[in-house]
Amino acid sequence: MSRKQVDHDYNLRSMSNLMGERWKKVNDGGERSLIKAPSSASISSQGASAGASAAGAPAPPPAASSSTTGDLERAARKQFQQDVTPGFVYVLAVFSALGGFLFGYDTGVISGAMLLLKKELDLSALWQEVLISSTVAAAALSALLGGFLNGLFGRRVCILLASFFFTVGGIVLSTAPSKEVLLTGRLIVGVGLGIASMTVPVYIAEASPPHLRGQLVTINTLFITGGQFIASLIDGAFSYLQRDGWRYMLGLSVLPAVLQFMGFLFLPESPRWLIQRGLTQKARRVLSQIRGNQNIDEEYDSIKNSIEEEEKDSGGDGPVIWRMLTYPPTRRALLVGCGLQMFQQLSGINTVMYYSATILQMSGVRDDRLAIWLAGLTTLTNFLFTLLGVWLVERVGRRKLTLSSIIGTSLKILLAIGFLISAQHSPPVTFHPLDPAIANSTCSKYQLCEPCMLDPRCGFCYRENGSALLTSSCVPVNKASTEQAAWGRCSNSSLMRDHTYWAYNYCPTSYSWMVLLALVLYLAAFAPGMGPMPWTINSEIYPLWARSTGNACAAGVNWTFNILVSLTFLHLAQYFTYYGAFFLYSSLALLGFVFIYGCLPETKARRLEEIEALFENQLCSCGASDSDEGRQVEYIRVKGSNYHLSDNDASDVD
Ligand SMILES: O[C@H]1[C@H](O)[C@@H](O)[C@H](O)[C@@H](O)[C@H]1O
Repeated sequence: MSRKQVDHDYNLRSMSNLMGERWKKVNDGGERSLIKAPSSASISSQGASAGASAAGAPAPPPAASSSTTGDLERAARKQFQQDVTPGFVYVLAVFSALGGFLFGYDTGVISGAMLLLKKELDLSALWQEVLISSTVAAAALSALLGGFLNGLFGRRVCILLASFFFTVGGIVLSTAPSKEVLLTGRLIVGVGLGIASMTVPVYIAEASPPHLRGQLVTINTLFITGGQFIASLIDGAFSYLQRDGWRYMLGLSVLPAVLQFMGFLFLPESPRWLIQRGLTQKARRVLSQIRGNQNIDEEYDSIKNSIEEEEKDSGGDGPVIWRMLTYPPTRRALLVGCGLQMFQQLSGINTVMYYSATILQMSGVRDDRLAIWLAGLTTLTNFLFTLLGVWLVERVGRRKLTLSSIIGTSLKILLAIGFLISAQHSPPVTFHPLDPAIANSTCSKYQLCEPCMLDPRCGFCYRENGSALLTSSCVPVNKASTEQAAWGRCSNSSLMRDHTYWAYNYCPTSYSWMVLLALVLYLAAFAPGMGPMPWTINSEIYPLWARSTGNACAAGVNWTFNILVSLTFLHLAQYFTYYGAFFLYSSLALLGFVFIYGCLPETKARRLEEIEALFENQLCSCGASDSDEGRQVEYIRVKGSNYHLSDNDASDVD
C-alpha cells in the first residue's frame, strides 16, 4: 500500500473517529454526517440555500442534480459546523487571549513610557536598557519554568497565575516611587508574560475543534498585536501628560489582567490535561461543556486512546526534555518549533515594534510626537494584517501562509535601501567650530552627517532655511541628556531658535517616506504568517506528554532571540550602519525560508493526536508532503458506512 494510501486511510479512520456518530437529519430522512476543512470556495458559497436549510426550510429532493446535492451538502456542512462549534469555545479563546493582549501591551507600552520616565526619574541609558530588557529576560526564564508548571498544575492554574503576576506587576509599576521598584514591577510582569506566552496557545489548541484550531490559536496573536496597537495609542495620548503620564501607561494593564483572572475562576481546565492526569470524569464533563453537550464519547475515547498510545511510544522514563530529544518525532518537532520561533525573531520584528519611533526619527522625522503617532501606524498595520492571518490560516493552511510571509519579510530590504539612499545623500558638515576643546574631539573629524550620527558620542547641529541646510556641524552630545549638544548653538533649547535643530541618532533627509512605506510593507508581509504561525504551529506539533515542555522551549527561544535582536539592533546599526543591519535581517529571512520549506509539514485540520505522525520521517523531508496540503477529506455517512466523496460521483449520495 503506498504511503499516500496509508495516509488517506489513516485520515479516514481518524476523522471518522473524531466525528463519531454525529448524525444530522437533512432532507426527508436521509442521514448524513459531513466533515471537511472548509475551502474558500465552499465557505463563500454557503449562501442562502444553506441558511434556509439550516433554518428548517424544506430542502429539494435528493439526487435530483449534482447542484442540488451540492446545496444539500453545503447546508449540512454549515449546520454541522454550527453544531460542532458552540459559542463557549469562543468565550474560552477570547478570555485566554487576554494573556496575548497583555503580552502585546506590556512589551509595547514601555517605549512611550520610557520617554517620560527618563526625564522624571533621571534615568541613565543603562537603566533604560535594564528596564526594557529585564521584562523580556524574565519572560524567557519563566516560559521555561512554565513548561514544568503546566505539566504539574494544568493550563488553567498557569493562566490564573500569569494574570495574577500581570495584576501585581501593573500595580507595582503604577505606584513605583523609585527606579528599583520599577525594575521589580517589570520583572514581575515578565514572569507573567513568559507563563502566558507558552500556556495560552496550548490551552486554546487543546480546547478547540480541529477545523477551528488554527483560527482560534491565531486569535491569541491577534490580541498580542492588538495589545501593541492599544499600547501605542495610550503612549501617544499620555505623552501629553508630562508628570506621571507613565504611571497611567504602565498601570492600565491591570484592567485586562483582572478581567482575565476573574474569567478563569469560572473557565474549565483543558480536557486533554485532565485525561492525562487520570481525572476522567471531570474531563468528560468539561469536554461536553466545551462541545455544547453534544455526544463526546468518540472524541473522548480517541483522545484517551491516543494518550495511552503516546505514552507507550514516548521513550520510557526520564525528564520529558530528555525523552523528547531521544524520540525522533518529538526531537524533529522541537527543532521545527524552536526554529520557527528563532526565525520569527531574526526577521527583526521587534526592531520595528520596539524602535519604530526611533527608526522613524532616524529616517528624519524630527518631531517626537509625530514619530510616536507614526509608530502607532506601524502597530496598527501589524494588527490589521494579523487579522488577515486569522482569516487565511484555515483556508490556505499554515505552511503556505508561513512560507509566503517569510519571503515577504525580506521586504525589509526596502528599509535597507531607504536608509542606504539617505546615507548616500547624507548632508555634509559645513561648519567646523574653532573652540579647541571641540576641535580635538572625534566628532569634529567627520565630514558628513552619516558617520557623525552613527557615533553615539556625537550629534548633528544644523540650521534650516527652506529645504537648504546651513552651517551644519558635528559636535559632542551632552552626556547628561542626548537631547542637547555639549556645546554651542544646540546646547540649550533657548539657543535653538531661528530654525536651528539638533539631530541625535538621525540625519535630516527627504527620504523618510520611503522608510515609512517599507515599514508598512514589511509588517503587511510579516503579520499574517510569521507573526502568528510560530505560536499556532507550536501549540499543535507535540504529542500531549511533550506539549508543555515543547511549547516552553519554543517560547523560551522566542524570548531569548527577542532580547538578542532588540539589544543588539542599535549596536549592529552602529557597526554595520542601518542599511547594513536591515540587509542582514533580510538575508536571515531567506535562510528561514529554506528551513521552513524543507522542514515544516502542514498541520491544518488534523487532530492533535495525529500530528505526531507527520514527524516520523527524516527532518527536512516534510516539504515533500506538500501534496497533502491540498487534500480535503469529506466524509458522508451514507446509510451506515463512511463514504469518501471525491472517490465517487456526488449523485450517488444517499
Ligand atoms: O508573534 C508576536 C507578534 O508578532 C508581535 O508583534 C511581536 O512583538 C512578538 O515578538 C511576536 O512573538
